[in-house]
Amino acid sequence: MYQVKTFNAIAKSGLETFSDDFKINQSDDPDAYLIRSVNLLQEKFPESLKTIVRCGVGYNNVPLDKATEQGIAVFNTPGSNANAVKELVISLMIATARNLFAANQYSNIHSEADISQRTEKDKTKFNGTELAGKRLAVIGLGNVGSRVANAALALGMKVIGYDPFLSSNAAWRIDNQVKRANSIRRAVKNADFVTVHVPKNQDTIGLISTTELTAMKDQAVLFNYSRIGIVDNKAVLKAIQEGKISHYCTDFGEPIIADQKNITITPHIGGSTLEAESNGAVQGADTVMNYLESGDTTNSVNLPNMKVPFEAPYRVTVIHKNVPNMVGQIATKMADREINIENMSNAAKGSTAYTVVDVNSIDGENGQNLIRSLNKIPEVHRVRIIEHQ
Ligand SMILES: NC(=O)c1ccc[n+]([C@@H]2O[C@H](COP(=O)([O-])OP(=O)(O)OC[C@H]3O[C@@H](n4cnc5c(N)ncnc54)[C@H](O)[C@@H]3O)[C@@H](O)[C@H]2O)c1
Ligand SMILES: O=C(O)[C@H](O)COP(=O)(O)O
Repeated sequence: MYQVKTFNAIAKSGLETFSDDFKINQSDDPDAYLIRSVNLLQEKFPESLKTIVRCGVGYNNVPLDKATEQGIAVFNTPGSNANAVKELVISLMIATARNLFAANQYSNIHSEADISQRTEKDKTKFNGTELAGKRLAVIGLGNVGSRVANAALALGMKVIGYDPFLSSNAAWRIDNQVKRANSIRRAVKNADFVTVHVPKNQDTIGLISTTELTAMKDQAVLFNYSRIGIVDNKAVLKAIQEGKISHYCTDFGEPIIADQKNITITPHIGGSTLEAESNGAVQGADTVMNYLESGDTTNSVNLPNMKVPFEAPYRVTVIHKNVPNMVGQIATKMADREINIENMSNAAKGSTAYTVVDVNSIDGENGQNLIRSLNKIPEVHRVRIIEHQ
């Protein structure tokens, strides 16, 4: 029986996905954490913990190096909430183009019983523009960015994208009418709307700051539905106050931008739809089960992604440093115990590697001895023996 500890609100459909071999509880010795945005950066992980699965996309709340060092596989659920973010960003583009926030405020502050005369006189103050024919720059063309780009094209916009690390899967999704820029500055130049959809990491903090804001078209509208810090809010506030940017919409509030004219803040609800939360939870539950029951690392963000058909009665998995002679040492330790290897696979991601060995037989005591002996190799982070279900 595997123990799964949940953090945040995980959709019921996901919790119901688990088979009877998984128990959802608040155990002190969980095999898995199923999380959303909970901040685990200072968390002390229990020794029992083998995997952390983030239902959703951004995993900047998980200390990847610490997890890897402790042999914990970390996963996310790519694409599970991309449509939800796309729809919110498109709705905000329309809302800003049509001055909906100011128009709503105006219409709500009059106490007259019949305000029709006044509104007919004043309504020109809220004249808007249409998205069709306008130019949108999309920074980051992954699951969210590609969908925003395609939807904007369908609304008649001209779209230019920037993503130097575009995966082939994402590239297939992008309409060929989306133009490619080779720098952020080129992408944002002449754009009426700029939206950012990149992960938060050392390279993307401050990705949009004074230089990029200066390069933007006067009166451009900017969206940050990625993470706090990717857009430099201090620089944006200045650009808003100087009239350079006409509106800024973000999912991540902080005091410096609170209660400011032409800044709209939503409370991190980009992925908060019934559909997206259910997608993430179901995908997350499947990921926990697959990893614990087969060692499958598809969608891991700290281990190489490996999906090896499990065709033998037992599987030994080893998470280790990516250094020479690890496969040799693992094979030797198995041979020392007369364990015959049926199939062996190895792959690396940066400084970490993963080795999967399928064997026909490994009795309990021999297995425990093997685990102890492999754990003595200093570069080994975690060894598991999984019995085929
Ligand atoms: N507001 C929300 O509720 C919400 C919901 C989903 C995702 N997000 C955030 O949005 C981010 C993007 O989500 P996604 O599903 O599209 O992720 P994704 O991994 O599918 O796509 C991210 C894209 O960014 C690109 N990229 C990375 N660094 C870049 C850089 N320096 N310049 C340009 N492009 C760069 C990558 O190549 C990739 O194509 C997530 O990491 C998460 O932080 C927020
Ligand atoms: O990165 C994500 O998937 C989003 O920011 C959603 O976060 P949430 O699961 O906390 O709503």
